[in-house]
Amino acid sequence: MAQHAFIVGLGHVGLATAVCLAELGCRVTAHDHDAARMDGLAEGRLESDEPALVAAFLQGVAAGQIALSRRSHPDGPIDFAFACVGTPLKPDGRPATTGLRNTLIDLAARTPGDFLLVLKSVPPPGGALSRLQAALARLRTPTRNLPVVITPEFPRRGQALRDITQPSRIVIGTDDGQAANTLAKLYAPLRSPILFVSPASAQLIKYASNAFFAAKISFINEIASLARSTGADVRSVAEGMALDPRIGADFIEPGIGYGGDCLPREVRALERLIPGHRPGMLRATLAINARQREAVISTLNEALGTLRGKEICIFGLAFKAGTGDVREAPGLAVIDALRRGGAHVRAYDPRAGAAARDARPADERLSHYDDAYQAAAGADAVVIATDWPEFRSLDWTDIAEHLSGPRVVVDGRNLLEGDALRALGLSFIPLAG
Ligand SMILES: NC(=O)C1=CN([C@@H]2O[C@H](COP(=O)(O)OP(=O)(O)OC[C@H]3O[C@@H](n4cnc5c(N)ncnc54)[C@H](O)[C@@H]3O)[C@@H](O)[C@H]2O)C=CC1
Ligand SMILES: O=C(O)[C@H]1O[C@H](OP(=O)(O)OP(=O)(O)OC[C@H]2O[C@@H](n3ccc(=O)[nH]c3=O)[C@H](O)[C@@H]2O)[C@H](O)[C@@H](O)[C@@H]1O
Repeated sequence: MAQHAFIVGLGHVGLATAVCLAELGCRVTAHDHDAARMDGLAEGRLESDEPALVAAFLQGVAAGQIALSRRSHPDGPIDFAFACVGTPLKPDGRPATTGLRNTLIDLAARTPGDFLLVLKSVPPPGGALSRLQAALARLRTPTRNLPVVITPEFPRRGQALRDITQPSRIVIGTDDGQAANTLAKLYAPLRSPILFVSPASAQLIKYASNAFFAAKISFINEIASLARSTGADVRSVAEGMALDPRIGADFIEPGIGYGGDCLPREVRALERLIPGHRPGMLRATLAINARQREAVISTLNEALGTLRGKEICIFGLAFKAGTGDVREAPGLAVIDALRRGGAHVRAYDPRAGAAARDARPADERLSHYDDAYQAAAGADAVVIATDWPEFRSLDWTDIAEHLSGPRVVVDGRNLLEGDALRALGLSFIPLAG
């Protein structure tokens, strides 16, 4: 008989986990506490950055492999409970894990029999896992072990389906050998390398991987400022470095710095992990990332003489191309700094406009636009803050004609052809050029 998996939390990770488990032959029951999200899934009309992921999930529902549950716990015994709920940041910058713990305790209390608790939501290394284990201890009996396994995932936003169904590695973090073997057997058909580690190591693998990506980006941004001072072209430098397979071409694209829900929060979570510890590398990573945003502001200040009273157009509010997600997006940080400096901002993004309007509502210092040309018309400067390829194919002749003053373009993403823009009379400044 098929094994039964219950999934809590149907964001990108939960949806992709459901599809993956269905492909592995499990009977899946999936729950999210957001009623609107459940309605969207039930009616087959959930908006997402990754339509193929939603389509694959709905196909699983149609095929009877995935069932939606409005209840936060299964009706009967299960083999696995997968926790894929969010762990949003608290005001102190640490991920909140109380919701995750309460959800799992409630589920374990209401579900009969023994089953494996699999954590895709990875609490930061430290006390959170011990608190969960202590709470679970009260529900354990000689016949009810309730083992906990941490299996971090490494999907990129917009590519969760591929990254979860064809993972680069499967990390199984538990001290319970039997639980580890059960999960390894479940995942074996994926044919990915499986690593058996302690729970603490599994947690640190997740946080350290993201921190490493962030450090790589800050490193190339540091090199970009050296390149500027020495007359080198950082893009050529990055290309020359990337050809060494030990360095590789990923995460060495210089620019305005990293954003998103994951890299910033996980660097910060590690930086604050051990009181009294001085994590120099992580602090430098954070400082350089903040400096990249500041560089946009100082570049504009220098080019325009002042920000006060200037009209600045921001192209790009998503934290990266291909998503409508504006969490920790560089464009929003630039908007905040420009408004503090007395400028008026005209913001445009091909997909993240609605999320940006929620995150930064329009006021006397900020206007949102649904059209790139309207956003740019009359502005003193344009800033490219997201690497949307469509910014390249805009009619820059038209934009140049409608800009005013010194007609500055600051390219925070190395996206545009500098020579072509200069030929249009624009003052083109690549942030990392
Ligand atoms: N987005 C990514 O690429 C990755 C995320 N993760 C981790 O996996 C977890 C989930 O990530 P995403 O899917 O991106 O998050 P998300 O924020 O997109 O989705 C989380 C979902 O869980 C639901 N939820 C929250 N609390 C719940 C509860 N108590 N009961 C039922 N549903 C609940 C929310 O309504 C939401 O739909 C997070 O802890 C995240 O840090 C790990 C690796 C990659
Ligand atoms: O933990 C997570 O949720 C995920 O976080 C990141 O995925 P994601 O947040 O989707 O974004 P990335 O593609 O890693 O990009 C992060 C940021 O770095 C920026 N970036 C990326 C690469 C680069 O060379 N330069 C650069 O500035 C991007 O524009 C973006 O703002 C990791 O890449 C995933 O492996 C991980 O699972």
